[in-house]
Amino acid sequence: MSPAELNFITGNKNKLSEVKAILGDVVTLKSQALDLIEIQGSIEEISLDKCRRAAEAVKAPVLVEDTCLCFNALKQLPGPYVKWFLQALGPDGLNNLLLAYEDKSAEAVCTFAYSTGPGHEPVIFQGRTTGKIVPARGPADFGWDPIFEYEGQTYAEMSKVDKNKISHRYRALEKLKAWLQTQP
Ligand SMILES: O=c1nc[nH]c2c1ncn2[C@H]1C[C@H](O)[C@@H](COP(=O)(O)OP(=O)(O)OP(=O)(O)O)O1
Ligand SMILES: [Mg+2]
Repeated sequence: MSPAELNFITGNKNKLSEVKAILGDVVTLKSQALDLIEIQGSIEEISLDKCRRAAEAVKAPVLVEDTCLCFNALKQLPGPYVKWFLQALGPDGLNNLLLAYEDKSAEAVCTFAYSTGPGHEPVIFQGRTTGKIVPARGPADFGWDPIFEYEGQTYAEMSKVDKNKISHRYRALEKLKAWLQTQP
């Protein structure tokens, strides 16, 4: 039987509402907002470390997630550091980073990590969606949604329902759901 309840540790309300919408009735999602230290490293290392820290802090099973936005022309930067780039430059500034390059292709990468508690090595589930970086279109409700275009529409122009059918987060949660079903 899969855990009936997951405790998703995040400080991001938009992530939380997408995860709730995508998981639906499959699991009961609890959440706690903790400001966890995020190390530098590979995408996987960052999520694993974040999960270990969350499990230590909460002393119980935890789910965490780290999101990256990777520009191919910039050798996958800003990647895990997109939060700081976005805070400093805004979506328009992020788009401007690619002005000097012809290649506007990008990948949104979502990496969940789940641990059954302190001292238990986390498992990771990753989803990727390929798109391109464009001048902002659509409501600026969530992060870099207005500049990430997938099949002709930016994430911000899509309804939440449509974004949640193709997003990096949806693809990662499909893997998490499949794994939960295999758990005793
Ligand atoms: O689907 C998305 N569409 C647009 N923007 C997004 C999305 N998902 C994350 N984002 C933004 C939030 C943050 O600026 C950065 C990721 O940083 P990241 O550390 O994973 O998120 P966070 O610090 O806000 O929340 P948390 O407490 O879970 O670490 O990209
Ligand atoms: Mg964070």
